[in-house]
Amino acid sequence: MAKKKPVKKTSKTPRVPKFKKPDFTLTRQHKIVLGSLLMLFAIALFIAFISFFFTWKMDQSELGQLDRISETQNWMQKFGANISHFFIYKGFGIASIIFSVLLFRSGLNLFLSSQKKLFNNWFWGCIIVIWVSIFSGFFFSSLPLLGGTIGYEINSFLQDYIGGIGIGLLLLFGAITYAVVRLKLTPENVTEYFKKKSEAIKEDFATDETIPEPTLNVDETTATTTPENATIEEATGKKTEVEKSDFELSIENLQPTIKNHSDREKEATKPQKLDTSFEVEIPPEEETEIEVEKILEEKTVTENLSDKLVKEHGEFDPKLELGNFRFPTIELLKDYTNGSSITINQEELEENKNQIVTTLRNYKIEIASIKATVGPTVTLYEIIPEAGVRISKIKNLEDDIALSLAALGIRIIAPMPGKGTIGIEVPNKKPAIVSMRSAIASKKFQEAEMQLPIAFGKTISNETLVVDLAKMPHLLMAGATGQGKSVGLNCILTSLLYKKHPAEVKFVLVDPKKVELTLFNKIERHYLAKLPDSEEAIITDNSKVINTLNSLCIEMDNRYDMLKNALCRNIVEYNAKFKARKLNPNDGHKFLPYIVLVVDEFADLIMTAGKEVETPIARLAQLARAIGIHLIIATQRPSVNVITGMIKANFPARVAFRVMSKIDSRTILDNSGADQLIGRGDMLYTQGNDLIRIQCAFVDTPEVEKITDFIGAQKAYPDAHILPEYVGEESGISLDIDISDRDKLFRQAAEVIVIAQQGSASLLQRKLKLGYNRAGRIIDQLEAAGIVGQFEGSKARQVLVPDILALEQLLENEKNE
Ligand SMILES: Nc1ncnc2c1ncn2[C@@H]1O[C@H](COP(=O)(O)OP(=O)(O)OP(=O)(O)O)[C@@H](O)[C@H]1O
Repeated sequence: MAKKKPVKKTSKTPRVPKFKKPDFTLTRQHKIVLGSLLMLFAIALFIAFISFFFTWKMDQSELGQLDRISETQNWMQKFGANISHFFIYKGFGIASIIFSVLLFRSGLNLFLSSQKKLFNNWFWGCIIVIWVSIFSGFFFSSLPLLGGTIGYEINSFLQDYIGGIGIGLLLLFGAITYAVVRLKLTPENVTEYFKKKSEAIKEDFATDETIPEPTLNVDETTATTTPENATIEEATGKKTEVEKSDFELSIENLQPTIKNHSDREKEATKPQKLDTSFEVEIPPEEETEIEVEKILEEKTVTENLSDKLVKEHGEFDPKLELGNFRFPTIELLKDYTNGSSITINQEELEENKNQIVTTLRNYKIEIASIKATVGPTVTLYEIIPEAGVRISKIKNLEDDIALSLAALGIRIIAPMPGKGTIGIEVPNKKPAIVSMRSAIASKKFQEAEMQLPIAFGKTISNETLVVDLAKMPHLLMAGATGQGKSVGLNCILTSLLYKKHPAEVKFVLVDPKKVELTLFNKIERHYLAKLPDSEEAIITDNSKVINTLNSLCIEMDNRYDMLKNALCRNIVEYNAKFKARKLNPNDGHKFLPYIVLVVDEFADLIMTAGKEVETPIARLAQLARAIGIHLIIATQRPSVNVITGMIKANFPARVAFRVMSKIDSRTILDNSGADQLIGRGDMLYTQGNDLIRIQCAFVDTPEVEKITDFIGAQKAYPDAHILPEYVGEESGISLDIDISDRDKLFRQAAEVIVIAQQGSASLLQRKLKLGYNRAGRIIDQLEAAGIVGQFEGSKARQVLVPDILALEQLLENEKNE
């Protein structure tokens, strides 16, 4: 019994599939049968189509008649005549043959069980059918059979709407699309292909010459496979064992089917190089396409990433955020000259000349020639004395000439640098105001290719003096009260507002007088920079200046780090690199605006804060030039305890308005002269060498107000430019914070700091998402708890607890105490 059971089972099992639901997946046999059917049907169609072109006229009367009596001439008889009529006559004309090809291809696919998807072939095949049909209908309209009814109809439809030229262009467009999308042809890879071809031919010639007996045995090559040998052979030209990669072998195996026997002889005489030229020529067509694509890909990979980014997105534009920002218009400025700028008073000129000549003659100084240049406030008389007159003699007559001309502010420049004359500056009786409008409108300013151009005013020869603050690189301004300092500062700021976009320059304004610069509050979110926790951008409180200056020092250090990482020497190089997208913002790089620090009443500041201010100012003055921080310091009292040696050494560019004494003039200019100015914007400017007398451009408060209103009304950044945080030293002192007063996040913050081993408020801000003030408070509490060390300027505080375990112990001990 036990033996019989398995026998029964085995006899039953073969039957089970018969009763199960049919399996629709095609077996290999099914595929062969179906594939052959399709191929044969395609051949039948092909034959029918071809014969249709010869027999269609004769068969026309027989169409649709399926009885056996009627006779048809088509090689495929009634079937052929009818189906051809349907496809060719009523359909697409000669293009219908393509259907038979597609059908054959599909059959072959099935027959060979190929995994290839033929959707693309059918899709593009249909497109070609339509294109050929229209093409034939258009160009062979006398042979309607070529285009078929569809070709004819589409053509006549298009003729009505776009005409013959339109159809021609449409067909051309179709052909281009096919070539580009389907055949992946681009002008580049076509030229590449021809280049390759010509190179291969050249190399053939070369190798033909070097190899006397090229005997390449195809059979031998198939035996081994190490690609290196093949390249050695190429390089040396010697005949060695030629070993090839799989890919090359597969190509070679294909050769006989394509080239066949006739080419054998030729083949044998050609060196192995020739095979590579076949890589492009030999089908299958899709493989050729892929190869072309690969070449393109390689190119893009080798391309510089920054170049690619610039190509895709263009250069980085720092102004983009305020892309619609409009610079203030010139109309906002007033024209004080009322049309007539400088009036030359001939009488006055003559009178002054005579006075100078007679005064000098009284001292037995004869003049060979005299020439006058009329400036806005002073006229320059240039004299050439007779030979043998000592220059110092004339220089000593300054007061005498002033007396005889009965005029204030006579200055003698002996000799005039680079001119070979002696200059005597005599104030005009009616000084002309140099309006800011004329300075801004001047060609010199408008076309100035400078980083921070400033139109100061007009020189004695009526030229607008435009200087670059970035080149100065810092400016010291002095002048007694009421002589034009504040106007001078406004003139500088206005110049920058007219030339620089808010993204390019930021001002840090210190105004202890509280009234001079308040107007600039309106442009806080455009142009001003401030400390993170401060309410007002313009600093009026002297104690806050120290924080700001230290913060600028931190900014300076940060910027130097950024420059170092970017391998740049200065801000211009850095920004250019950043714009060219060569610096990654994820590495902390950003576009750096210039920062201009303006301090009005510096003396006041030194009096109240002393060394605390002097040290960061000197540091900034010494180091900040390369990283785009520039200082402008103005003072009423140019005494030596205000303008110390350290400050003077770092401020080569100086402006002196009228001062009260020669000593003051020497303090500010290292030269006398400022005491002889006439005030009201009359100034001397030096950038380390010559003194230039300038009439400062005049810009009145209402004008500044109009400009700031104009800018202030425009879209701004969300906030003023934020400077790095600086926690003053005083915040670290006398910290005896009660444990119960601690922040809720104290413990969490302590853990963050201990894990990171970095005691900085900004770390807490980032990790715990805190505001600046709260993070600063927690840092103070951590210091009081002995977790972090004391404040160390720009550096992060030292963490005094080595790990979490020690922290827990410390906090536990605290509780127990
Ligand atoms: N460039 C100028 N052209 C014509 N007039 C000027 C010029 N600069 C200043 N003034 C005149 O001098 C006056 C005082 O100028 P300003 O307020 O700039 O002096 P200051 O040196 O800043 O004085 P203080 O130090 O007391 O503030 C102005 O109101 C103006 O009338």
